[in-house]
Amino acid sequence: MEGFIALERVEKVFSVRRKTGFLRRERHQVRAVDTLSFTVARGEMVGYIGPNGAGKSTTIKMLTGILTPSAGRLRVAGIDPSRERTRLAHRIGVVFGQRTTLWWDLPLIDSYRLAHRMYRIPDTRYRENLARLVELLDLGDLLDVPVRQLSLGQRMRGDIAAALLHDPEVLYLDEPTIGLDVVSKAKVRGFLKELNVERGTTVLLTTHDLQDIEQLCSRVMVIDHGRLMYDGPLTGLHETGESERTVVVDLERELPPVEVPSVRVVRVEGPRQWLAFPAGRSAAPVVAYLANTYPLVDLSVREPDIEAVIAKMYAGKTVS
Ligand SMILES: Nc1ncnc2c1ncn2[C@@H]1O[C@H](COP(=O)(O)OP(=O)(O)OP(=O)(O)O)[C@@H](O)[C@H]1O
Repeated sequence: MEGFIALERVEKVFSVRRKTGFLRRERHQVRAVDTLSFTVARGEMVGYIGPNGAGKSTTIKMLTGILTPSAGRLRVAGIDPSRERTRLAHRIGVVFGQRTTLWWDLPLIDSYRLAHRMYRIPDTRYRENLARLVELLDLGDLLDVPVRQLSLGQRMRGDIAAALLHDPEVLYLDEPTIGLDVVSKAKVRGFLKELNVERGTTVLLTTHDLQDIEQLCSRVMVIDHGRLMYDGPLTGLHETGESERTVVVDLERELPPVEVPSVRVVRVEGPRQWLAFPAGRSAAPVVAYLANTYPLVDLSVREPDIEAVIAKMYAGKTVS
C-alpha cells in the first residue's frame, strides 16, 4: 500500500439505537464508510466531496485517529492514526470550518502560545512560522483581539494559522470557506494554493463549494454512502455525470431552430439559439457543421455546470 495517505478497504460501522415503539428500542448498524480504498501522494491537493451524510467527516476522523476503523488498513505518513494518535498529531493539521479550535474568550495570540507549548515547537521555529503566517494571512491587527470578536473570515484565517504553526505535512480542511464572503474566500484559497506549492503540504479538502475544488484541486474524489464513486480530474466528472455542453450561436437573422445531427435546440431568442449536446463529445464537428450550413455572426461553447453534474451522479449513477 503506497501513498502518503493510504486507505485499504476501510470500513466504519456505527451501532445506533432506534426507537421503534413506546419504550422499545432496536439496535441497528450504520455503515458510514464502506470498503473505501484510495491513496494520496505527498504534496497532492485533493478535493473530497459528497452529499450530506456521505461519510466524509467519518473518513477525516479516522485519518486523524479520533475514530478507529471497524475494518481495513489506514496509514498517514506511515503511521496508523488510531494507534499513534499523538505522534501523528505532530505531522497533521486540521481545520473544521464549522468549529473553532481557538480559545473563544482569549486574544488570538494566546491560542498560538498554547499551540507553541502543546506541540513543543522550538522557539525559533515558532517565531518564524508565526511571523510568516501572520503576514500571509493578514493577521497583524488581530492578534490581540479576543476570538469571539473576530468576523467569520478573520476567525477562519486565525484557525488556519493555528493548524499550521507546527509545520504539518498534511492538512485536512473541512469546509474552510463556509459562510465567508467573496473577498475572504479568495484570501483563503490564495493562501492554500501558496502553501501547497511552496511547502508541498498535502491537502485533503472537504467542501460543498465547488469553486474551492475548481480553483484548488486537480483531483477530486466523490464519496456517497461511504463508497468512492469517482476519483479523477474535475473535468472527468462532466463525462461521468453525462451532462451536456451548450453551444450558443448568434445568427445573422432570426431563423427556425437549426438542424444539426445529434444536437438539440433548447432555446431560441431572436437570432440567438442555444444548442445542447453530450459533454463527453467534441464540440468541433458541431461548430464546423454550423459554420458550413448557417450564416453565423458569433458562437461560444459553455461547459456544463459542475453542480448539476454532481447532482446527476447522486441521482443514481454509480461509477468507479
Ligand atoms: N457517532 C456516530 N454515531 C452514529 N452514526 C454516525 C456517527 N457519526 C456519523 N454517523 C452516521 O454516518 C453517516 C456518515 O456521516 P458523516 O458525518 O461522515 O457524513 P458527511 O459526509 O461528513 O456529512 P456532512 O456533509 O453532512 O458533514 C451518516 O449516516 C451519519 O448519520
